[in-house]
Amino acid sequence: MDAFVSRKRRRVSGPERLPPQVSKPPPADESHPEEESTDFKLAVLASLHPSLNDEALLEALLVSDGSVEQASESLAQTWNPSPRKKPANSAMGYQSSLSSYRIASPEKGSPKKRLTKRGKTLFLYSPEDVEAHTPCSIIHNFLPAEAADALLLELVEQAPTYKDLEFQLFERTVRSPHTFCFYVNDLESAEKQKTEYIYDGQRVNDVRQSTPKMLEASPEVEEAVNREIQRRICDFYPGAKKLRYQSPDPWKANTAFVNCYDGPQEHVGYHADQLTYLGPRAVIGSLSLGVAREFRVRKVFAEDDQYRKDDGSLADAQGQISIHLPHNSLLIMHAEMQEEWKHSIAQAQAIDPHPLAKSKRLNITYRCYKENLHPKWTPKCKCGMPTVLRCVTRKKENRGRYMWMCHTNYVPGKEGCSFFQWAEFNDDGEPPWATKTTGTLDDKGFASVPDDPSTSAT
Ligand SMILES: O=C(O)CCC(=O)C(=O)O
Ligand SMILES: [Fe+2]
Repeated sequence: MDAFVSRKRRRVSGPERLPPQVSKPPPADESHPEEESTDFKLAVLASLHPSLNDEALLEALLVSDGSVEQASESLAQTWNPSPRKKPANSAMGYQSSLSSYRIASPEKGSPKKRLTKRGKTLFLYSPEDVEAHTPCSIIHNFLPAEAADALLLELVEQAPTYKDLEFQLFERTVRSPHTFCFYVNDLESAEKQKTEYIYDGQRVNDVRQSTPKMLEASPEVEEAVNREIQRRICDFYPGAKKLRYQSPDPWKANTAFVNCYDGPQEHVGYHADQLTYLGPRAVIGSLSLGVAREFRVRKVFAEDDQYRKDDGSLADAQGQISIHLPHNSLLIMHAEMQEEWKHSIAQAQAIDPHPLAKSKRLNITYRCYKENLHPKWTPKCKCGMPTVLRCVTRKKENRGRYMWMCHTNYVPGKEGCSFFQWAEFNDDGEPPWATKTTGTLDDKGFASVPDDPSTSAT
């Protein structure tokens, strides 16, 4: 999970702490080529008004002309002290089966008709609709039923030890809206994660070895992800053998974030996953277990796209798509997902309790970390810290370019520097210091690396 908030520095009194997989868009600083603050504002509002759904928050932000304070005040007047829930029939949702509208990919030449509308949610259920309208595939009933249940039970047992997040906001400490934990395949990798890797400028102490059932499911996830990558290329990029930045090696799961959402209010705001260790155009396999929840996605438009509103501000309120994630479904987020879309788990008005998980949804996001993006190789900022990898999404002239940036700004009590460097990758998604082509993966799923760390970019 990534940028669950972005921030505008002048509004925040202290840096917030975010989950390790969270990446924030760069601060609003002239030395940085991009700024994005709507998600941050929404995250602020979500923390101040946890009982309200994303649509209500967005609407309030829009009518308040982007002012968080004004939006918060008007929400308080409208919804507090006894927050009302939207009646079920007022949900801004529509449709379900869209197969008859199947959209050809841009490569096939026909313009893609946008089916989402500002302020509306388009609900998708079938795998055909999901893959036709989003950069995702979904496989229902993914694991054998007993294996899925056993995996769920293992995680339900661990979930009470997961941590939520606390971050500073307007001189208040705010709780994150769900809990999570970070897993890797073996104890040696866990130790490396704790001592060598940096997330938002800090080390992570709680890195665990994946549970036996997580490891058991891993080869099946890998097989499905690799199969779906190939199928998607065939169906949506006719004539292509491999996508830009795609590794020639098979996708391999060597890390996993497990998220727990206990009850309908727990959620995660709109974000894109941090690419620092995954690299460009990362593919992620996300297994849902327990209570069914809605996975919301929306496309990120460049600032000067046609979607700018009459008042000149960005049309962040473009419609969103909701993908239903039942127990034992595998959602694959494909190449363009993190760069061009944002995703979230929406608050629910109600949930159907699951017989084994009760009110909980457990979600495993299997990921493939690249050894060439280990922090020992990546550029260091002026603070001497390994930098964070981000993609420009808003500024049209640089949209799609990657950059290395300082993230010490986000460590409580520390001021960061203005380090910025464009990030380059070869066609296989490897950085320039990967001097030799990565032919094979080692037994931890990492690609081979150059021998000499002095070749790393500075
Ligand atoms: O819970 C989910 O399905 C999504 C979690 C997520 O976005 C993440 O871990 O980055
Ligand atoms: Fe995510």
